[in-house]
Amino acid sequence: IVHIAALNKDRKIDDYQRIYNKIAEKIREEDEYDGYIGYGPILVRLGWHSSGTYDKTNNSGGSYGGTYRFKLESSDPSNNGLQNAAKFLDPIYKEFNWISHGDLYTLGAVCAVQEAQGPKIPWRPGRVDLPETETPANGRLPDANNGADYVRNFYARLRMNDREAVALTGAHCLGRTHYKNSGFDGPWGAASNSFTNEFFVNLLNEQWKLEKNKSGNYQYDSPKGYMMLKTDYALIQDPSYLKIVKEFANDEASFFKEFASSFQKLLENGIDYPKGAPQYIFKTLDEQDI
Ligand code: HEM
Ligand SMILES: CCN(CC)c1nc(N)c2ccccc2n1
Repeated sequence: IVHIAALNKDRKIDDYQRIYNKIAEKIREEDEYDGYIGYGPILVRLGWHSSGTYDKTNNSGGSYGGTYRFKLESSDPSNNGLQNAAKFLDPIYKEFNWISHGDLYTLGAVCAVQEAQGPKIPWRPGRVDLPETETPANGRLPDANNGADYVRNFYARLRMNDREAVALTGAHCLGRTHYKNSGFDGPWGAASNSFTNEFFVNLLNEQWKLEKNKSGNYQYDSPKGYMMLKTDYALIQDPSYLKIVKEFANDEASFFKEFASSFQKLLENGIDYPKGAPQYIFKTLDEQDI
């Protein structure tokens, strides 16, 4: 399968910056969502899940076709709760319906990371909506009840190495788990909507206790009310992952640098960009004094 980015001569950076600003202003405005966490984290998750169906063995899935918009994919149990992110983006798609769904979902995730004070994520337009027949089957997204070998194997399908895998998991600095969505719960107390390296600091500094929660899922809980999935905790059980966790816990800039390149790679997996395809780095609202 080959997906070539469509170059649209009529659209320039300010067209996309306008959409970025619309999303960013809506995140700022609707701040009460999910106990005042806001829509940032779930927009990041939508961009990640619409990209995480990619399979390098046949270059299928991924963000290009915007197939999350079809029932088969949006009703994947792994996507429970993401309807809220899709509903958030609906009015923006109606106003700017020249953009493809794949570009919108990934632009929303880039906007959410940057507006949470995270690193700048370079972004390239050109994804093209594919028909419903191209929707990948359920089951391509990861299952949290697993250890390091599973995590390494899963990320290999997305062409990600250990460093990229650890960096990407650092996005769990944002938001929380929701029992009704995934059968996991927490962290409790101050859930975060700022993009930092605290996920790695917590992994190393908290006391973790493996607990079976009421749904029969296992998760690691800490006395301070933090939690880790088994796939999170795997990052300190495996010696290669642990080394990288320590680097990112001690050097936030290094985490930011790796996250930016890994997240762009994740959002662009499966797409061939022609020579001269434009790449944009959007300004945050703060940088525009908005
Ligand atoms: C082995 C890989 C991964 C597993 C098993 C996993 C699993 C999960 C689970 C179970 C939740 C809770 C969903 C809910 O209950 O609402 C979650 C939330 C989240 N995930 Fe992951 N995840 C993985 C990788 C990633 C990656 C690569 C990113 C982004 C780069 C990411 C970003 C997020 C965000 C931002 C949330 C919070 C969403 C919210 O607050 O609504 N995750 N993840
Ligand atoms: C770093 C602690 N937090 C956010 C305050 C956290 N920790 C997690 N382990 C986590 C796992 C999946 C989704 C969100 C998550 N958030």
